[in-house]
Amino acid sequence: MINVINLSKVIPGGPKVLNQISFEAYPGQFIAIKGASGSGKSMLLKCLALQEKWTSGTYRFDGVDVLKQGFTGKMKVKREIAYLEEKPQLFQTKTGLKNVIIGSVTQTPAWRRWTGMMRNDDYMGAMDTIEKLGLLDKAHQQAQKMSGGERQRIAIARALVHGAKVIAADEPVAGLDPHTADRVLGDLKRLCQEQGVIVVAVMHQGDWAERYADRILGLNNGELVLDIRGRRLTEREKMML
Ligand SMILES: Nc1ncnc2c1ncn2[C@@H]1O[C@H](COP(=O)(O)OP(=O)(O)OP(=O)(O)O)[C@@H](O)[C@H]1O
Repeated sequence: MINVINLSKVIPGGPKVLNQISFEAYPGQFIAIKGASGSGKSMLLKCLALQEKWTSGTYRFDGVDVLKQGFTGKMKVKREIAYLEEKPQLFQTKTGLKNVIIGSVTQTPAWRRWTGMMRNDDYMGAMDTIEKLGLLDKAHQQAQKMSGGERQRIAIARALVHGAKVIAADEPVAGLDPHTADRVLGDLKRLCQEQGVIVVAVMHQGDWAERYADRILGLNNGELVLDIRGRRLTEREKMML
């Protein structure tokens, strides 16, 4: 479970971009974050994934007081909360399988990234996850030859194989055609339902949030102004974002 209490973020020498944000998230929830450009959506995700420092607030993850942890404790949390960028950073010349096994910069020690060494159980675990995401035919294809949707799903597989319990995804379907976007969001939804993963995704465009999320958090000017569960946004609520 995630518990965010009074998260504020001030850019040093700059503006306050998040102001006293509080919410909790339970295993299996798919949470969408909506808000106008500049409202703080990406910053909120980065703070959740410890990619940005919190200025103030309390962050509990499975009962652990995250901000009070030392370097090793924070690295453990970083492995469990995977941050997915809009355009996932993959090793272009490596295959889907190698990308999944090697992991991302925050999830894997540097020597494993550079040597690309695989153990047999790494291989089996990675192939299982790749199969679950319907990507078996891409396992041996170089990342640079994959479509945007395939790259997103390889990044999701990579996060899961490295122990992610939370996926913080920044506009995971931006730039994808509707069919591919459905595939990516359908995969994320299934991970919530079947494996109890928490997904927190910025989904500003279109009605994706309403179709896939159990809950919509609305940001306006760095403040949490909406927390809607199990229904669509009203026209008035849409106007607030
Ligand atoms: N490093 C930084 N230095 C100064 N201001 C920043 C920095 N990072 C973010 N901001 C500001 O913080 C605010 C929130 O940025 P953020 O990227 O979270 O917005 P967003 O809601 O994700 O926007 P968009 O939908 O356009 O991606 C913006 O006003 C942005 O200019």
